[in-house]
Amino acid sequence: METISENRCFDGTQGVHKHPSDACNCDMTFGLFLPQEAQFTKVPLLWYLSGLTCTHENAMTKAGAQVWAAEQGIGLIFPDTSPRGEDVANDDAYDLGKGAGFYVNATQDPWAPHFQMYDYIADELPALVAKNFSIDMDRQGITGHSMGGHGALTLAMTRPGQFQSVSAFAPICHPTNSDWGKKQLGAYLGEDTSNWAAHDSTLLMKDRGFDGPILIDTGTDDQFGDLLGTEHLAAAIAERRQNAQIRLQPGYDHSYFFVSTFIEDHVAFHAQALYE
Ligand SMILES: N[C@@H](CCC(=O)N[C@@H](CS)C(=O)NCC(=O)O)C(=O)O
Repeated sequence: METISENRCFDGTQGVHKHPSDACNCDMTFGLFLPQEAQFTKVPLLWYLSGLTCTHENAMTKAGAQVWAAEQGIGLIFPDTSPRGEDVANDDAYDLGKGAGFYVNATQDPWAPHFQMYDYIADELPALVAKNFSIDMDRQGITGHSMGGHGALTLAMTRPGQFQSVSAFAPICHPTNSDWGKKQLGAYLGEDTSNWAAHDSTLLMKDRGFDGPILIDTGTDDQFGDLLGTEHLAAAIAERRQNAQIRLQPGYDHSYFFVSTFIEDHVAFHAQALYE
């Protein structure tokens, strides 16, 4: 692992690190914020999975999460959203290929050799972080934005016990029923839709739910609102009687102005679960 940069930030450290990834078969870059408490004890960790077109950098520089993580004494990790590099397959569209890994393990060509983002986030990066940093891996929460909200919810439900809490900003909630989903799951996983269900939080909610609290914020003026399918996940949550809050925030859109407005609530929500 190579440290690209370290900057002092709210008495902690915002780092950017690069490492060769076995899962993605390329170098991967991630941001890691460690509060000052990490100098003398292991701290809980909140994962932030980003949305379409993002690298590790967007949320790290635009969400404004570090001030609240410092206040709560928790670490923040900002992974990339796809494999990177010259020999990694791509598509001209912004919503497929680089910057659009959808947090799945691709089985189809040309994606399968590198697009193994589920394994990367669920297994490889946690092991790397546990080995190299002062993190308490028994206390992890996960959040994300849009495609990253989809990633956070699906990882939380398919990895019971790994995350104590899950939240999301404007998550893609029902990708098997949306143009933000059908195209990508078809390309990465193939046309057999039975392989898609493990990557759809509405279907996972109906099937198994999450053993912990859920917080979701979505703006009423989200320009991608029809693609998100919030109403499908809300119905599945109500049907299951899942411990969850879905807040429709009046006037907010899909941007980082929306994310940065509610990030304090999300960090506090996870901190409460992680310090229980
Ligand atoms: N068509 C838009 C969609 C991409 C988009 O809105 N991405 C969101 C996540 S779904 C994002 O976080 N963009 C990066 C940013 O705002 O910094 C574009 O290409 O800009």
